[in-house]
Amino acid sequence: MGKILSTKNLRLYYGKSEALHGISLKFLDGEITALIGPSGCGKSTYLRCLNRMNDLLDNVTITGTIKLQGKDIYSPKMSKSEIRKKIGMVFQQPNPFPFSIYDNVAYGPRISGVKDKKVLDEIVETSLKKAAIWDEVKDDLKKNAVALSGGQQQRVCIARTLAVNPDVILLDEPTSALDPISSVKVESTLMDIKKDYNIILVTHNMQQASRISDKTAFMLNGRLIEFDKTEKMFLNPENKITSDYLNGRFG
Ligand SMILES: Nc1ncnc2c1ncn2[C@@H]1O[C@H](COP(=O)(O)OP(=O)(O)OP(=O)(O)O)[C@@H](O)[C@H]1O
Repeated sequence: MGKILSTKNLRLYYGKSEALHGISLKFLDGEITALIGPSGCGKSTYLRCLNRMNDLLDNVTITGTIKLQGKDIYSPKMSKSEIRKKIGMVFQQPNPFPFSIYDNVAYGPRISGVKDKKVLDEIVETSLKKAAIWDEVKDDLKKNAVALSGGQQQRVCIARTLAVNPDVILLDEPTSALDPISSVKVESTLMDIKKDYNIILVTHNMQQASRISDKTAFMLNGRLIEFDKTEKMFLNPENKITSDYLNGRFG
């Protein structure tokens, strides 16, 4: 079975205020799904439910189900560390740890108990290669990751995520803090790796969604308005609200 992630009737409340009004979606292995919609529609809130990041906040209530390969990720049987390993996350601001490139990428595997230097070397190299940053850093793996450019930092963060061999990668506006050339590199990295992962990407950049995603989900005011193949959605959306949004008529 593929690494399918799905939500069913997912509702989220901040205190008494309902921010997500029952979202059902299915994300498939080998695909990039873009989440789009105007500011405040709930994209980040929804994304953060998918690896239980919202658990860190007080006063949040979640109902409905989220399943990874048929298993409820909110079940007490699932440990949070297991979920974070299987469902990795990359943020808007590149957030490498303030230590070497090597140690950034080796961080997750070390925490999971990998000690053998050869094995770690191999994981670091493979992950940096997959993230399309190896050639730029291979001669200087001891360099502090925070000294890299923003685009390089973001690809190191992607490598750090890949190093623990996740099933799903969540990305919250991963290129919005980057210059256009770095953004293109991150986009092509995502397209290169997508066959092996289930990738879910929040983006404000419509060109980016249409360039790299297979499916697109359009959200508005905490609701899912439309979900379809990206090409269909951009060329011929079912819903007039989707078409208005994609044509810049609001938001
Ligand atoms: N920690 C929080 N506590 C209370 N309300 C919150 C919290 N985080 C988000 N919200 C509210 O939930 C709604 C959805 O916000 P969210 O950040 O998920 O939207 P978004 O679509 O990701 O927006 P943006 O594109 O601007 O990042 C907004 O009304 C926001 O004010």
